[in-house]
Amino acid sequence: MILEAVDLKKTFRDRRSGTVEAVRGVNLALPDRGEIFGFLGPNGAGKTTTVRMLSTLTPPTSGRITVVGCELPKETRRARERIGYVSQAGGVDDGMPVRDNLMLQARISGMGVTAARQSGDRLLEAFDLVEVANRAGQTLSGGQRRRLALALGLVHRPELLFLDEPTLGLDPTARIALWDEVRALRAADTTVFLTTHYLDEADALCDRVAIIDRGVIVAEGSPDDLKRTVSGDVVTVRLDEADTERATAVVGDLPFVREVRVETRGVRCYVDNGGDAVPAVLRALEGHDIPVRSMSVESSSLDDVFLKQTGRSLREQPTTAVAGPVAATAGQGR
Ligand SMILES: Nc1ncnc2c1ncn2[C@@H]1O[C@H](COP(=O)(O)OP(=O)(O)OP(=O)(O)O)[C@@H](O)[C@H]1O
Repeated sequence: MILEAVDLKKTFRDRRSGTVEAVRGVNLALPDRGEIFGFLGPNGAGKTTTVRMLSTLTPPTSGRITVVGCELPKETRRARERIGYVSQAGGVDDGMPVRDNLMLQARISGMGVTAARQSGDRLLEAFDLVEVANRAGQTLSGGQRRRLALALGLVHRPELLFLDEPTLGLDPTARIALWDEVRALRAADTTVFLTTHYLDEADALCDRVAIIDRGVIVAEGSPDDLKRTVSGDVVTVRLDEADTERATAVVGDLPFVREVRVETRGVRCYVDNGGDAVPAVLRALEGHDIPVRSMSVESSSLDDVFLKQTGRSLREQPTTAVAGPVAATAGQGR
């Protein structure tokens, strides 16, 4: 078992906001090496808090954690030698050259000088940072900085790497490049546990996903399995706002519509076959004199899974996140 968490809870007690139950009984099991596991959820769901507990940085209020064969908190030191953690802010020292950033991190993680240098050189090469190796951290582009943060998490060759929102704020090209880096890690048998609130990221990159909301896991499985739990296609009908309620009743009565969700100026119908459903939905609405502005058909997405479990959409969440506290890797002993 690479990672196991049983009934993990974290309650913050804060003078201003009172008691915050950030994580309320999370169970996780990652049995195999070389898996990309996604922890998906909206802002404030408890993703960072969970990852910080799993990576030894925050003690849980209660619950049991075993990572890479080490029981926490008893075997924290041994665990830190074998796991890596890259925070939302990354752990790049702005004033220090790229190569020295890597060297320092490797040394902090307990590596000897020669091994540290070798590992640093290998990562500079692997992450296309050779040309900027002697430049200070502050001169790097967003993509280079994120690659250096990833390299810092990997310099001590961990078996398990935690990435907190690895592609937050990256442009689409840099995002795809980072996905490729993460896939290469999996190919090299490293287990990657990443948090994200991007649905497409979880879908495209992860072998398995757990969806967390308000401190509890509401669904877990491969993206395909999860999507199969909501019926095949989603037909979205755009309407005048005044017609939405009547339209919900009309399409809700159609025998092939499994579920209807109301949206502002429209409805979403969950059906087996979108192609067959579109003309029938249109006929039914027109039969009740409800004008249809537009219609579209999509396969169900992870957002539909979230919607089904929570009644809310992940897409409607604000996407600007505040960078978390700076902690480059677990090896820093924070
Ligand atoms: N040190 C703290 N003291 C008090 N409350 C906290 C603390 N850290 C986190 N919280 C609260 O715990 C909850 C979960 O926060 P957490 O950062 O784990 O969520 P998240 O899913 O990672 O969100 P985001 O995507 O915005 O980073 C939030 O309500 C947050 O305000």
